[in-house]
Amino acid sequence: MAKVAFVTGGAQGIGKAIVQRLAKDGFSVAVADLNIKEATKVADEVNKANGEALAIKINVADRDNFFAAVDEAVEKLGGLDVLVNNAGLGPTTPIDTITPEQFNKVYNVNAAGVIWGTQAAHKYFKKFGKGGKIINATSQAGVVGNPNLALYSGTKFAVRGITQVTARDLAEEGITVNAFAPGIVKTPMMFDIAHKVGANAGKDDEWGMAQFSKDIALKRLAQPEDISAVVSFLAGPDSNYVTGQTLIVDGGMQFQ
Ligand SMILES: NC(=O)C1=CN([C@@H]2O[C@H](COP(=O)(O)OP(=O)(O)OC[C@H]3O[C@@H](n4cnc5c(N)ncnc54)[C@H](O)[C@@H]3O)[C@@H](O)[C@H]2O)C=CC1
Ligand SMILES: CC(=O)C(C)=O
Repeated sequence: MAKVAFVTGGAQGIGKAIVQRLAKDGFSVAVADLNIKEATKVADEVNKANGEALAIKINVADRDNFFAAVDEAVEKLGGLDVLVNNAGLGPTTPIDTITPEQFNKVYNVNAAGVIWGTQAAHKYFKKFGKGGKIINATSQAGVVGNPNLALYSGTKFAVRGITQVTARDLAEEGITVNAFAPGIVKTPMMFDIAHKVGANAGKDDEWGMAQFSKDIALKRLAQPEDISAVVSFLAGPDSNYVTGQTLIVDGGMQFQ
């Protein structure tokens, strides 16, 4: 029986690469995303390549919906072994522009969503009694505060704290909790940030991407597949004794 992974934000970017890599690793994968149309395309590609994937619509900020989505995955894929809390929002928010609505929206997705996913997965890890793995998306921006990203960086620092605490809370049940912290990865989220950096200078997105890389002192940019290789390690048997850790996956960060 194949192991089952539940990946949020699996419809594009890093999440899509994680789905494809875990399917290649032999997992049956739930491709959970707000964007069910694109999630279905990703799942169809996996199934056409003789893998097993199921697209599930989810809003990770909605606790009840998260539990229902995991219930559906367990029922249709036959279990749960790995949860990847990858979904996230990455708005550019100069400090004086942040509104209460924006604060609530970003924290409810990026931070609360990790808590709801952990609870929903723990329900089944407890029931099946085989342990489990929880893998959370933090960021280089959750290790170093990046310019104009107060909301986003705050949530990603929070994800690292949630990772460390839940790793302690769940260790005795054989559940590991770790985080991956990418640097700059060329995805729609990052292009949105780069676009704003470029537009502010009257330049294009590629210029904005290069400038943002300089602004946060990263030497190289990564592709989504570079990140999914790290998630594959964290989801696999070789990382059973790794927990509470943040694996930084960047292009050579220089800590200020
Ligand atoms: N792209 C980058 O350079 C970096 C990304 N990250 C993190 O990696 C993760 C993935 O990032 P990207 O692939 O770049 O993002 P992306 O914006 O390209 O894709 C995010 C996916 O999550 C989904 N999503 C958004 N809100 C959702 C919600 N409430 N419920 C369910 N699905 C939702 C979107 O529909 C989309 O498919 C995020 O947590 C991000 O913070 C961390 C460091 C760098
Ligand atoms: C958007 C993001 O995660 C960075 C590295 O700033």
